[in-house]
Amino acid sequence: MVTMGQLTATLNPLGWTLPIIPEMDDLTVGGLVMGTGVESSSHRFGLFQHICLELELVLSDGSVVTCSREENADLFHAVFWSYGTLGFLTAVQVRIVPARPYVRLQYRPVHDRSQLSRLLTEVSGGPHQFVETLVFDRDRAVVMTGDLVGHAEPTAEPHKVNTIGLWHKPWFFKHVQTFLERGEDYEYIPLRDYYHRHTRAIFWEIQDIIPFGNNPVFRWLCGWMVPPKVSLLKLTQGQTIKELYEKNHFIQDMLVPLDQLDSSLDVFHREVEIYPLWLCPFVLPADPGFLQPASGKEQMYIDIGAYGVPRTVNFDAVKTGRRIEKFVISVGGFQMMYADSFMTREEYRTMFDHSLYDKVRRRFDCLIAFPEVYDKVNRSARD
Ligand SMILES: NC(=O)C1=CN([C@@H]2O[C@H](COP(=O)(O)OP(=O)(O)OC[C@H]3O[C@@H](n4cnc5c(N)ncnc54)[C@H](OP(=O)(O)O)[C@@H]3O)[C@@H](O)[C@H]2O)C=CC1
Ligand SMILES: CC(C)=CCC[C@@H](C)[C@H]1CC[C@H]2C3=C(CC[C@]12C)[C@@]1(C)CC[C@H](O)C[C@@H]1CC3
Repeated sequence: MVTMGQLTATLNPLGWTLPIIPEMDDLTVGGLVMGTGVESSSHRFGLFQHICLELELVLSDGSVVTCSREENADLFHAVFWSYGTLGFLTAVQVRIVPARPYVRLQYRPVHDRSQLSRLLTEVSGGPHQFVETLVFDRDRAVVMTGDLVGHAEPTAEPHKVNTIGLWHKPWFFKHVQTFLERGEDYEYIPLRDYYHRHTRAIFWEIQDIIPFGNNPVFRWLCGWMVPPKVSLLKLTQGQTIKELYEKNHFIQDMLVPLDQLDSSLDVFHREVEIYPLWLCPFVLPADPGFLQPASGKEQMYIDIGAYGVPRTVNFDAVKTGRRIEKFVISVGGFQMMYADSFMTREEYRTMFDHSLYDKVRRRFDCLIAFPEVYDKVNRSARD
């Protein structure tokens, strides 16, 4: 399947792009349809599923079907988050929108929590094309808003152009952190560099893999060799590293209603105290399927991504994970399923609305052909 890196490399020079480009080069269209994808334009366009127009699948009996909002609509809506348990995805028709060569990215440091939720709520409903926040500790964060621009502005202010994707540039999250001290400012970033800004540092996971990787000498001499491919890291980690990561590392994305941001940040701070945190608002329409907005109608949500080593002394992967999952269910939120999930089947069914999924599985003879999604994604089932 096609990757995000291939899509931006092909489409952007032609003046086109996808409305949502999940940021790591190697993410595939298939994985993002069957799982989910969220990015800094999601406050306007929703999740990756919301930019899909038509899907082609091979079903359990070998037949090939296409589905969309108009044709086989039940199947179309049930496919997202189904992780390949309804059929094999063979083609996707996805929306494209005009691109421009640069993003004007505004960095706005905030130094207190209430200011953070106020500003994020304001910009999530505002006119900017991109919205993303990195939280650096309990109270300090940098809210970023971006807009597509042509060549004129960067040409007029060449000192404001920052090609952040070059091998010798500082890791993006480290660069963002400097604005806490420097104060509010803006830069022009080439579009592809912006889209894939978290690739080189795998968000900030690279600092646990190559702790000296942001040293300027290392970057200039060896920066072109990193990052290692996530798929390679996954494939080559031995049992010991795997267990170390399982016990001492936390990788989760929780999607909660935006009005629950403050309480959610408190929970993450109390339970894992991992920083930076990734905050990415997205609009969730009330479409049929697994994800039903807590309010029953279109609602603004936010993805809270925590990747790293917990600093809390009583961290216990399973117990802590379960407490956070329960909190997320209690506020009408969702957990992304690429990471470990410890929910019981009942909790999983409370978090995700299975009514359409169950109906479609019966209709298309999936019960014997494919596992149920819980049995594929839950931690106890994976072991
Ligand atoms: N910004 C974001 O939103 C980010 C999202 N992610 C997550 O990472 C995952 C995407 O990673 P990626 O490596 O591309 O995907 P994966 O290969 O991890 O696939 C994810 C799931 O989709 C299934 N799948 C993939 N392609 C097909 C297909 N053609 N037909 C049927 N099922 C398919 C896989 O099934 P099987 O297990 O059988 O192979 C698997 O269950 C997503 O789940 C996403 O949520 C990760 C980073 C960033
Ligand atoms: C932005 C969203 C929604 C998600 C980003 C998630 C990523 C940060 C993780 C997805 C898979 C993770 C893996 C690792 C780091 C964090 C992710 C890229 C490892 C590379 C960490 C080191 C281990 O040895 C292998 C891991 C594979 C998966």
